Parts: sequence; structure tokens; C-alpha cells
Amino acid sequence: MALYPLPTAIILNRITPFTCRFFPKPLSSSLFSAAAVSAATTATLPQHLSYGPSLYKGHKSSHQNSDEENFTRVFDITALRVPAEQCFSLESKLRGHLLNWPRIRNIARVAGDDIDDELKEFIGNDISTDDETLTVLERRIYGKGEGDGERMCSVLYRDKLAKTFNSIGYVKFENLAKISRPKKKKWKREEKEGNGSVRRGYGRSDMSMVEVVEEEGSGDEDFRGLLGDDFRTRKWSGSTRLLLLDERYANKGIEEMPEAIKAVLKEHNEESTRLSFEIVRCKLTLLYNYWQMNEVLEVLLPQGMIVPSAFETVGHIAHLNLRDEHFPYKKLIAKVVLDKNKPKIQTVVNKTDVIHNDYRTMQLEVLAGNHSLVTTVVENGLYFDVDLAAVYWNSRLATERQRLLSCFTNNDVVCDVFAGVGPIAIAAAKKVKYVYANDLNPNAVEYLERNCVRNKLERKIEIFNMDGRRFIDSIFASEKARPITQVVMNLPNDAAEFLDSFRGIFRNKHADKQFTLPRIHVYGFSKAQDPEFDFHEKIRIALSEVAFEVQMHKVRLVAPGKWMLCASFVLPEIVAFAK
Ligand SMILES: C[S@@+](CC[C@H](N)C(=O)[O-])C[C@H]1O[C@@H](n2cnc3c(N)ncnc32)[C@H](O)[C@@H]1O
Repeated sequence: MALYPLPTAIILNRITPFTCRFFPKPLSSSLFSAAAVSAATTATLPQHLSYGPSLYKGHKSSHQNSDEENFTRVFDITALRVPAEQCFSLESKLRGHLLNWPRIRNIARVAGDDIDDELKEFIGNDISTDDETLTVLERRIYGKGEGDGERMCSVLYRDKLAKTFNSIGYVKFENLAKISRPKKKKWKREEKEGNGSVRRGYGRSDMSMVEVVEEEGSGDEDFRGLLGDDFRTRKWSGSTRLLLLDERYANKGIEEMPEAIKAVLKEHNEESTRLSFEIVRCKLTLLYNYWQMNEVLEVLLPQGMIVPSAFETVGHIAHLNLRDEHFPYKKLIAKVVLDKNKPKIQTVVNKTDVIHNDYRTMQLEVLAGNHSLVTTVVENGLYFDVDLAAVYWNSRLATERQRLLSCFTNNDVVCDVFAGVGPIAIAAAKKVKYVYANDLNPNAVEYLERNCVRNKLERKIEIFNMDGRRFIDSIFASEKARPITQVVMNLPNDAAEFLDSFRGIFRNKHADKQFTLPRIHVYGFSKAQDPEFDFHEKIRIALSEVAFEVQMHKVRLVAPGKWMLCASFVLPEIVAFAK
């Protein structure tokens, strides 16, 4: 990620270690200027950040080789080490005292907390009842000479240990030179298995990591060096887990723990001297992947700036609607959106202009990711290929399309005058008898054809590429066309103006012949105080007649005070037969 260099500098200056200082964002509009960096001042941590994880809290990591590492925060916490088999019951007992941070499991696993399978075999399953086995094992681990219970000198012990474990084929101790061990690369591969899940037994994921902080001078450094990091200088305890305690208890001793925790410790330490119930100090590291989009952006953008938190998606494309104030940071914002929404999102675009062309296509600028604007949208089990650069698509209308479809029956013949790539026409074709779909945009028609085939509905749809007015004329005049029962006119800016095309569509039909008056569903916008009345008036003017029993449906607010509406009514007979 090479996009953050300068904002990173700001983070470095604005976030201090664990002292819980909060640096307000520089008011300067230049996030990148040195002035902005030095403008950072300290203040106390605001109330809403005083609890729970925050980028404004914790220590910064000592590794800061990449921009992402600048978002690493290390938190000192305390944990209760408990036997693995009891951790779930204790978790529910102690829930109110546990860390309970979002996306962090209260039960953590760290290196060395599991007994190796081979060792399990060696000591048997029931370690707590077999005292002799345990004593022998403890001698091996803590370096006491068998028989006398005294400590051996390091050299002798090391030698003995190497021989002992070698002879029984015990290969887990990574630092024993004589024993072959898997190559580093292989370990790495194992760490991330297929779906990205983490290697068993290690408290590291791509979001967070828990490590036990070793006490200094515990006296067994020699053996740790020999046996590797998995070797723990604590009494033998079988498989254990860490129950991460609430941040209030960080760096606290047993006396300061709540009664519930003290009771657990007391109860078990009385019961057994072998099982490990102990308080340990830990480091919880939250990595870049842990933080959510808005948390990262909040740190990167100047204080007071609205953090873009929502975007529309069309297939693999995230579609932002950035404000003017965001423009200097558009690439930065897009990169974070991409990072935080991978792999679903592969491209981030911003709308550069309001839609004002005939084909209703958007002017888009690709800000991050791959530059292809051809994508596939799945809506209600149907597949739609879309080229956002050349055709219209709006995922927000999915619910409205469903509502409209619910008005159709399997006896209907639908005519979609402004069909685009076919979200209404193709979905209707699945349900109704037949569909006539039209669009003026040749690109939309190409995708409409493609989508019909893709959804195996090409036999139920006939496609046209002409102006809507001409299409209405010709489809109703055609002798071959089936009698149309439903007409959809989804071009909200202008569709009402096309309604005059229905005047006289049956003028050449004999009045005594059977005919079907189509039900029209026309979309429009209104900024009026009473949008329904206003739209009704537009329809009356376009038809030069009053349509009765008009059902008005408010689709959604497209801008403050601007409604998108759908009016549904049966074409008045007087209009259809007008001369
Ligand atoms: C708002 S889009 C709706 C498309 C589709 N119904 C949907 O929901 O995605 C309007 C469509 O009408 C088409 N269009 C614009 N003017 C037209 C005209 N005069 N005649 C026919 N189609 C037109 C545009 O190309 C565009 O695809």
C-alpha cells in the first residue's frame, strides 16, 4: 500500500502510546502538510473512546515498515490461564469480566498452550491421576535429574534432553539442531490454511494476535533458547487457554480482581496444584485488518470532515458519492474502501457528474482497484451483466422492482418501454406470459440480449432498440403482437411526457372487437409539497384526460425533498380510442 505516506506521518504524531491521549485532527485542510502534523495537540481522551478498542489508544508497534503497520495498536491486558476443557464454562460464568471487544474472541490460544499429540500419547490422556508420569515429565521439563530432584547443570541437562527426546522421536522442539524440522516456508503455509483461517494453537489471525508477556529473569532462558519459543517456564498444566479479562484489569494484581475471578482461582487452586489457573500478562495486538473502514478514515481525514461511511455496490464495484471536501483525499478514501471490502469489492469509483444524458449513464472516475466497469449483478436469483460505463443500473431499485413484479400474473403480457439491461423485463419474463422490451441505448440492448440468454429466458422476450414513443406506436399497432396488459415506463425524468403516445393507440380497432386496455406503471420525480398530487397533474396534462383510480406509490427520496414515485392506472378508454 503506497498510498498513505503522508497521512501516516500524521498518525505517528497524533497517536501516542497507551497514555490515552487524544489528538484532535488538524483543522488545516492539508492533511499532507508538515504544519498539519505539528499542529497536533494533546487533549484527554473523549468519553466515547475511553472504553473499548480505538486507534487513539494502545501502544504503537515497533515494526512500522509498511503503511498498514502504522495502524497496529498493542494493548496491555490481563488474562486468566485456564485448562482448555474448562474454558467455555468459565467464559459464560465470567462474561461480564471478560474483554468483550468486537471481533475479538474472549478465549485466546497462544503458542505452547496445547500438549503435542505425540506427548499426549506418551503421557496418556489422564494426566491428573497419573502422578508418576507427571513427576517424570516435570523432571524432564524443569531439568531435574531423575532420582535426586536436583537441578542439573545446563550443559548436562541439554545433552540429556536432546538424547531423550531424540530417542522417542519427539520432534516438536524447534531449536534442537539434530532434529529435522519443517522449513520456515512450510510453516508459513500451514499458518494460513485455505480459507485464511489460522494455524491451530496460535493466537494470531489477520486481525489480531495475543501473546503472553514472559516475566523477565525467570531463570530458564537457557532452555527456552534450546527448546524454542513454545517452551514455557511454568508448571506443567496440560492444554490451556487464555480468558482475556476486561481492559479495566490490565496490569492489575490478583487482589484487585473482582470476586468472581478470585473465587475461580481459589476454588481451583484448592482442588489441584497441577492444573493451571493463573493470572498472566498479555499483549493484544490489533492489526490494520482489525479496524473498520470508518475507524481508519476517521484517523486519516482532517477533524470535522464527514467520514464517508456508505457506498453503493454494483457487482464488484463500489460506487462512492464523494462531497467536494473529500476530493483531495479521494484516492486515499478509495484505497481504504477497497482494503476493507476485499474480495467482494475490486474497483472503487466516484460519480463525477449528475446524470444528464439520454441513456442515463453515470460519469465515473475509477479511484482504486481494477479499471473494469463490466460486472455481474445477481438480483433475486437472476444474473445481469452490466457495463457501468455504457449502461444504466441502480441496485437501490431492487425492492421497487420486486413490488412491481408482485402486481403481475402469469396471464400478463408486459411491455417495458425503457428496459435498460433488463432488470424488470427479465424478472417479469420469469413470471408472465410474454415480454416486449425496448431501449434507445444500443449498449443497453446488447446487454439486455446477453442477459436474456444468460437467464435462459430469450424465448419469452422480444427486444427492440428504438425511441420509446415509436416503440409504443408500433407495438400497439402491430397485428402480430400479443395483447399487452401491463406497460412499464421507468424513465423518471421524462416518462410522463411519453404518455401522449397512448392517445389513439386503438383508433384503428373496431369498437365491437375485443380489446384489452393496458395498465400503465409510470415513474416520475416530484419536488412538490404534495408529490402525489403534483405527479397526478403531470399525468393528466400528458394524457389530456383524467386517469381514474390512479394508485400512487412513493418509491424513495432521491434527494432532500425530491421523491421518486410510481403511478399505476388503467389507460382510459377515451385516450386509447382518441382520434
Ligand atoms: C432509468 S433507466 C431504467 C432502466 C431499467 N428499467 C432499470 O430499471 O434499470 C432508463 C432507460 O431508458 C433508456 N432511454 C432513455 N431515453 C429513451 C427513449 N427516448 N426511448 C427509449 N429508451 C430510452 C435509457 O437508455 C435507460 O436505459
